[in-house]
Amino acid sequence: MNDKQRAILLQSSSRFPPPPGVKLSYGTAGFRADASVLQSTVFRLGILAALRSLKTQSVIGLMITASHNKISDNGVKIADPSGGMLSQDWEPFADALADAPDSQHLLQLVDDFVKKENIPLEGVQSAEISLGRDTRPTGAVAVDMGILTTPQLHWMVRARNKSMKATELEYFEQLSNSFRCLIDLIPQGSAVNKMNNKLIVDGANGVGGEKLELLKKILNGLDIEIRNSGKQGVLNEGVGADYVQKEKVVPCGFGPADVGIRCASLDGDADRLVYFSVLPNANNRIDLVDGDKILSLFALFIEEQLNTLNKRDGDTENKCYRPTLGVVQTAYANGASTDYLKHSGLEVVFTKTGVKYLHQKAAEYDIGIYFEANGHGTILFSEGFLHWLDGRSSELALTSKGSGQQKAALRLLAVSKLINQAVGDALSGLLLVEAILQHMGWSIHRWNDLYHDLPSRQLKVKVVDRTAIVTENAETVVVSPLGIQEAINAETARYPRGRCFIRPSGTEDVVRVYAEATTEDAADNLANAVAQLVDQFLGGGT
Ligand SMILES: CC(=O)N[C@H]1[C@@H](OP(=O)(O)O)O[C@H](CO)[C@@H](O)[C@@H]1O
Ligand SMILES: [Mg+2]
Repeated sequence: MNDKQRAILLQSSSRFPPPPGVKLSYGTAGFRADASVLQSTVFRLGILAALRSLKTQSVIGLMITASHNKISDNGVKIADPSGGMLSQDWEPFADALADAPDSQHLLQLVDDFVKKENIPLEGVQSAEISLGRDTRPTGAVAVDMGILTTPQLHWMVRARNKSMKATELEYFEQLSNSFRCLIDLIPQGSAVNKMNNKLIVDGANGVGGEKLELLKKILNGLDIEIRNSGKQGVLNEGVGADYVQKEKVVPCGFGPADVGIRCASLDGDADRLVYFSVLPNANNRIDLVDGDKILSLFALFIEEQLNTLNKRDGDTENKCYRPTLGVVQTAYANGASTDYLKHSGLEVVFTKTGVKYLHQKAAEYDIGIYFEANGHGTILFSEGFLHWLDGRSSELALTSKGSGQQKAALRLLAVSKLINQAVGDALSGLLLVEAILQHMGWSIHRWNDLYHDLPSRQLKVKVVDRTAIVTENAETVVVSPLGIQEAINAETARYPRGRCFIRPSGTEDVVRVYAEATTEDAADNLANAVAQLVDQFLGGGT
């Protein structure tokens, strides 16, 4: 850095001193905390985004959101040139930046890092950052890309770095065109019964409902009613995908009149999606169709298209390309979903919680499908496979236009355009679910019957220091503190099909307990017993 750059950095950073005693970390999905303590963190992440842009000579995204957290929280995360999450090897620098006690330390850190990474500060190319925010009142900034869903920003960053147009209109057009393409390819006679055609969407009083209203205007063939679109009601309060998935009750604005209708719920920044249907006479209880089931539906459809595409029909060997297909889950995936996927012959792998881990793993396959149970996920297609598929599809258009094989190729290409390749996206995921249900001629109930979830319970336990818990094996085994895993095992063994694990949350100051068993009572009892163990071993916090 030259003297002028140093002076600017010192002067500007002194305007945003870090609040004393607050230690933040990049966590599962960026920095998150009460909005009142985040000023210096957001300022400093701006520096990181600029350095990352200079280093990669690409556009970098900065998203201001705290996702499903309560309205008084906010957060900041970075989208890399690929549109994916910030490369994990820069996270330690992000942590160090956020925690630097004063401007001098900050300057030193930046200076050292610029040297270590060889970042060209004097280059011809200046840094370019695309900035997005959700609808939180603390998210306002002067110059930005406007109000966006998190996945829209990731999509735009990816598109920009591929030299494509990257406005919101292009995003909407790509989604609606590929959706239309899938609908036009539906085999005759499988259209969903008109009665079931209506979809009601809970927009979490956030940005997703607003954007879905816009998207709806250019979509034909979908009867969508949007509720909780933010005109009244508070963001994520009694609404949204996180609430619906964790509480398993109807969100505000839904009730007995909606019994049996297909419903979906987005989270506050629209990167999560779950479906549900309201149960009759059940005290607001719902049938939840979670991320695991969305994953299963996608996997089933993709497999079906690959099988059709690879039907031999006298083709020579080299026309049949078997892409590698992998499904990625976390320990929070319902055990019944994993059994179902494995029985369907799919390769299922597990990673730690957090989309950055799932995404990275899914990218190792030609087609990688990942979902967290909470509804965050997408399908990734490798460049190599898409290139082959493009060629194969053109060839089939000449040799066997209108054949099942050609249609399967076109469907896969449409899926690769509809589904957000940068990050999980509730809007694009919703359109893919709708297209597949219409293709199969399935109601939400038929879909939900793919398998039956094992009853599960999640609890949060407040402890003095959650970082005292160290886990291994995709977070299913605790290696520290000693003895607690043995105690959890002993408790779990008391329940048929019992499964239980604990891990420190990366987004909240709690330890999470997850338990699964054959009945709700058993899952509840197991979770409660293990929560007590956590309390015994780690001491209750205040
Ligand atoms: C059990 C659970 O739902 N955990 C969520 C939550 O992470 P925690 O590290 O568990 O707090 O927020 C993450 C970011 O949104 C999401 O990726 C993850 O799945
Ligand atoms: Mg979110």
